[in-house]
Amino acid sequence: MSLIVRTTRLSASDDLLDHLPEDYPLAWVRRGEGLVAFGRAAEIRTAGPTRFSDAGKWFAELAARSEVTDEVDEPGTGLVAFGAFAFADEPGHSTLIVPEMVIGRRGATTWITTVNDALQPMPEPVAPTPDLAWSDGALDRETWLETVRNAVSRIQHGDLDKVVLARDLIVTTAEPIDVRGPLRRLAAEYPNTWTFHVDGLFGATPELLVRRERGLVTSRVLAGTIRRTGDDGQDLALAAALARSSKDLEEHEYAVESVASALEAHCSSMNVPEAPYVLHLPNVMHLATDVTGVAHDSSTALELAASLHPSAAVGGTPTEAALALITELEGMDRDRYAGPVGWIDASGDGEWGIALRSAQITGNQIRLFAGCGIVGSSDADAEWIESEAKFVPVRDALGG
Ligand SMILES: C=C(O[C@H]1C=CC=C(C(=O)O)[C@@H]1O)C(=O)O
Repeated sequence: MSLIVRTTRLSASDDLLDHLPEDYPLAWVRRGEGLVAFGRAAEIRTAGPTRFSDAGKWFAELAARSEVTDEVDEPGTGLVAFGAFAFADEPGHSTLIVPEMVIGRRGATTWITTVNDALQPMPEPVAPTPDLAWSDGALDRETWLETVRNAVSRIQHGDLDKVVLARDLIVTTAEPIDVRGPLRRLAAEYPNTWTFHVDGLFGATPELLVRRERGLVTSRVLAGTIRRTGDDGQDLALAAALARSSKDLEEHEYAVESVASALEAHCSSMNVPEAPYVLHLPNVMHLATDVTGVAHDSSTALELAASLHPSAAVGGTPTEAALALITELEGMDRDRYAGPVGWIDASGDGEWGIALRSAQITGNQIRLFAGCGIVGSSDADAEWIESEAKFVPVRDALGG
């Protein structure tokens, strides 16, 4: 298959999300910039340990065969694919999709990319959210608390240093949901995050696994969390407590170390700040570190994402022991939760977030996910409260 791809400037300043039709919408937006897209001109589904490399090879071969006219020449113009990758090697399916049309914005520049001269459909009005029925996911509260206590004792016993344990919630809807409503609410309420939708996986992630932009590589590492109260004075005191909390600083250090050591193989001139800052979101605050570097090889954004995944923000330390414990204890399939989600262009630039504060829509069912980093000094009840706070963005966006 070969594609005819054209990117031209567009004079538009409206909300990117307003362009999305109900069928096959794709999105990666933050503060009014980013990419929205729809349709499937080409797609590959991959699985297993080679899911990233198989998808990357397919995209590179497609790019080599395609005829591209690009009058904008920015990261995200020309041939672009959106992707969502399974957390684990097994089970789970990953996807990389070349849309029929992409509308993008970066600063004051807006563009449109068409594939095989696709025409833009008129976006229909967003359907109201149907009635929702909520239920427990794989583990109920008591079982999950027991699981966290079990993990803490394994860490104290010296089996590993850190593990991230997640839980899910199930929503059943009377009819399939129009994801554009939740996407608009997430983008409006969580401007510090990347609002995304790829193949039923949607959310607003505050964590950027990797961005590659003309050789500059950036990663926003998050780990260590405190719930916000809504009272500014109290939240400020909590932010100060978070910045001093040895439990959270330990959790954070493992995550930064995992990202910095994976990027070191591909980058020079790396900057890894010595101390984290506190990232404020409407529902929680996180310890955050922005790691940057200059790529000294030709690794694409997707290859960098593959080498960083799973960081200790979603797996643990050491990685293999943490993944084995997740499989043993969590009792559920993470599917694409906590996997890389984002986009790539034909020059290798792209942005991949970690699919957190997210949910997967499958027909009339929606599965929400939230996880917490566990170290030797973690308290199970506090982790439960933290996981509840992490459900808030998607729960509110669904109107639950
Ligand atoms: C695993 C999640 O969050 C990660 C990212 C930020 C803070 C985290 C924490 O404090 O546990 C987690 O490592 C999630 O939101 O599901």
